[in-house]
Amino acid sequence: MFALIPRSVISGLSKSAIQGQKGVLTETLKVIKNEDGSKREYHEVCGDFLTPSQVMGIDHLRDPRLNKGLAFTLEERQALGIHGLQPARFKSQEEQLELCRISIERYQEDLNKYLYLTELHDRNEKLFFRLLSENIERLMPIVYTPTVGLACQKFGLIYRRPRGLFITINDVGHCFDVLKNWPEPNVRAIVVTDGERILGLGDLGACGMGIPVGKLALYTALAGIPPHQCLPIVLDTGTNNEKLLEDPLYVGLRQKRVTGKLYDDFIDEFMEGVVKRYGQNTLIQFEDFGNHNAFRFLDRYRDNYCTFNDDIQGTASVAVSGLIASKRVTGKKISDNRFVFLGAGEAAIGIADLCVKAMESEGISQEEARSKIWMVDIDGLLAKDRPEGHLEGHKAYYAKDHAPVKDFAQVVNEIKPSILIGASAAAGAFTPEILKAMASFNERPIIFALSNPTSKAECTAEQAYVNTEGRCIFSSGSPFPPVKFGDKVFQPGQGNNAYIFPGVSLGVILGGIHHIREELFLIAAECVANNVTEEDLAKGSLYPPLSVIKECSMQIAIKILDYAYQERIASVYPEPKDKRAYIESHQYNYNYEPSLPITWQWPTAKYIKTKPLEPTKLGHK
Ligand SMILES: NC(=O)C1=CN([C@@H]2O[C@H](COP(=O)(O)OP(=O)(O)OC[C@H]3O[C@@H](n4cnc5c(N)ncnc54)[C@H](OP(=O)(O)O)[C@@H]3O)[C@@H](O)[C@H]2O)C=CC1
Ligand SMILES: CC(=O)C(=O)O
Ligand SMILES: [Mg+2]
Repeated sequence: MFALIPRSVISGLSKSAIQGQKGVLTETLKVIKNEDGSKREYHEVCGDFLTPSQVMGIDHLRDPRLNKGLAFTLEERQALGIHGLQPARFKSQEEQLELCRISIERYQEDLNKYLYLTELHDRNEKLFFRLLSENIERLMPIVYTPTVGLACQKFGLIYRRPRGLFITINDVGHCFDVLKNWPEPNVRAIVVTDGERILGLGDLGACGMGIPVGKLALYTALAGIPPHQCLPIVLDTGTNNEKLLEDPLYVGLRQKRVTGKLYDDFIDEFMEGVVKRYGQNTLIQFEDFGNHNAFRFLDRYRDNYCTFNDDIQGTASVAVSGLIASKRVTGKKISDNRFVFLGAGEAAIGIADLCVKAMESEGISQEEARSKIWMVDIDGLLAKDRPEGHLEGHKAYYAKDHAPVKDFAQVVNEIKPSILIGASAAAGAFTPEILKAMASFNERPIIFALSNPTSKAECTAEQAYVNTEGRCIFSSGSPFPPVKFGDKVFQPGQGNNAYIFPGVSLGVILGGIHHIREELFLIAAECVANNVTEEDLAKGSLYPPLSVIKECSMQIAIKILDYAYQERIASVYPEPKDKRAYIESHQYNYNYEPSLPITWQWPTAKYIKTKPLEPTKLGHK
């Protein structure tokens, strides 16, 4: 048997860690060149030896990818040199999961539950992902919105161990070098933020790292994308948050945000660096950038990179999915509705644009579709002649020939919409009066309070049901508990892009799709809507329960692959015959597997217990 072991692995091992192996390490270093010009060094090994990925001794326990806690068998403990480093007890993964559940429940505060899960993630990756994946309804609100928002706000306080890559504006000219420091060679997906608009909490600078980390945890838990293929990144260009700049616990660059050409060149350099390091098919998800940058970068990069903006496109998809499902309750087509939006930013404009596409597919013109959508931003109704000046970009599409109106309630009362959508982070803006007005215009008003986290929602689920006599169809960005109204218990759905981005990314990665077309988000919306049962609708939800979100991701990925091969935008050939099986074969397995190398000769029990292990002839120090 002959193998190459990366030098980085060998140099981390002590002699005692490799004792007992029959293999011989030679001093010979083989140098292999990567595509990007960097080099990898390998030790040549001959004889029966551990596979290259094996790490021995205490390092095996300390590596979260390899650690199985007390699930290592006696043979594994012996062979890996960890015998005696743990108590005698053996515990299956199931028993460990039970302990995790008990441990989490002992914490009263959600932030402490978040910290427990972070520590588990750092300690035992498979256990973390199995726990999260099998308890998604219970744990998604902890690793994701709303608790992740609090974790970002307290980031400086709770920061313990590094996760993800921080590239700062001081690294201009060296983005690629910083990317090279990331230890994983096979990254397929990056979630990147510059921290300027973290949920509805505003500019949190480098503390925004919690968001890429949380989103990528869902890549694995909800779509099975292997964790080593996922890379969370913060581009730290400063912060304009005065409180953070003065906070001694702040861990980012202590300076105002860089803007203009320097900032743009930095983002360009980052994008180029990613392609140079990981290839042109690396998916780059933009997350929680400020509004003024989000649209620009989407337009600039969408045809040149494999990229999408989750806040614009993912959110649009989940909202349209809810509207597709709502047809089964109201009996109306999407184009039969009149919309009022509170907010005209990334989420709201994204939703409006995709609604227009959906209405066009129902047979009306783009102009007519846009005429049905009324939007309100911080200055009031998007009206052509409002005193604040000419409306630009996508806002202009929805500007109406109408006198300026500042008051949101006045807009609602005049337009009498059937659908009210909030994506403004203006907490409580859907007042009881506005909700009552919605109930007076419509038998079944649709009310989406999409702002995150919970503290920023335009109204609570309870307020929505109480003020519409239980007739509204409600969804929110962050979860609300069930609401009892009269003799009915409502379980509102969560209109959150988490239904969309894991599945879209799975399909894009496995199809080798170069550019992410808008159609993919309509496909995803339909997939999610198709999973809504009559029972879900009867409970008041336009979304399938979170417990089926993994199946939604799978179906989205399959449909995206179907589309990609049909449209010839896939680059992975041959086309898989059985797409589900193809996807499954690439998904992460969070169950423990045997930790011994295939070539390992199982010693007899007697040998393990009595015979001391012979030192191996090692050719390195
Ligand atoms: N449920 C989900 O999946 C998602 C939810 N969101 C949530 O949506 C919210 C907005 O995000 P995003 O669109 O990216 O942010 P943006 O900053 O891009 O947009 C916010 C919009 O709200 C407007 N606005 C702010 N305050 C008010 C107010 N008091 N009255 C009227 N309009 C107001 C802003 O006006 P102006 O344009 O004049 O500044 C802007 O148009 C956040 O809370 C975010 O967490 C976002 C993505 C996904
Ligand atoms: C969910 C999400 O992406 C946001 O609130 O920004
Ligand atoms: Mg976001």
